[in-house]
Amino acid sequence: MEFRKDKFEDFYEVGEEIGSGQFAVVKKCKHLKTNDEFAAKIIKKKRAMASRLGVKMEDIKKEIVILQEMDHENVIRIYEVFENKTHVILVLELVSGGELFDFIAEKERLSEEEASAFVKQILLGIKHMHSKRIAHLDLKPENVMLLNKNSQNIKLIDFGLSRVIKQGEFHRDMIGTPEFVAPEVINYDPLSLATDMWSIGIITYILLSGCSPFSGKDQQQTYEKICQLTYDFTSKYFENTSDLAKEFIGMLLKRDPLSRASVEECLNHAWIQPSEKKQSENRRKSVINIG
Ligand SMILES: Nc1cc2c(nn1)-c1ccccc1CC2
Repeated sequence: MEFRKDKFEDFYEVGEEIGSGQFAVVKKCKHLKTNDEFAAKIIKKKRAMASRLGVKMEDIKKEIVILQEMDHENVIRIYEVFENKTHVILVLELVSGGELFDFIAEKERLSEEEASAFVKQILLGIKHMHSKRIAHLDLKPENVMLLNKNSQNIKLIDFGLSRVIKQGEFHRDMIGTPEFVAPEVINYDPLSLATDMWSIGIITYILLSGCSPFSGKDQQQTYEKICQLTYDFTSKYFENTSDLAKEFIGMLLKRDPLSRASVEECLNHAWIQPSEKKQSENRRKSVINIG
């Protein structure tokens, strides 16, 4: 796999920083010929084998191959890749609405309709990934970006930990962010597409309550809580939450990956699919607006 060796700045004007990862910084950039705007994810290459800084070329290539395989409106698009001595630069679709994480922080909590609409789009993006046997493995509100400030459209980003999970083959990897990892990650048990479904349960819990179900005073306590599955809906924030929403979360926060709901089962769940009543209500409203 070869990347463009031209100087990135000869083709793009680099703008403000809009995000960052562990060894990456993401900046707005503008294509000089077309004036189109993109996001440039600038990843530092690992210099020497022993170095702890930077990303191995094989891992950068894994993220690129996965991004190139994606073709869905809820998954960030990749356009081209530049490489120089020290960095690899991914030219990505620009999303400028900020992280879902910040959106929740500002709003404290979301209505069930808002939360359900976000979760549905995350499920559609994950359905596309899982249909290609790709697991994201680092799903968290920071990796869900809003297309723009006032839109509900979201895009999944950061496939640095994503893996192709071949049928019947399981991966064992200690990866992901403590608060969002499934029990199998902590116990070094096989990871699978179901590992993403656990994280969607965590994200849904946070969208509805602003609280993170298993976060502890330190990583050790968080891991203990995840493995003991000590979570509940007693927080005052769940007083008005529907049983349907709690049932949806409950079918994802299951220890056994095989008993967790699949992405299709989630998309067919009543909390995601508005009930016939609500749909006819929406149709009636839209008729009145036209009328
Ligand atoms: N680790 C990250 C972090 C980010 C992004 N990608 N990877 C990103 C991708 C496209 C548009 C905007 C961003 C900013 C955050």
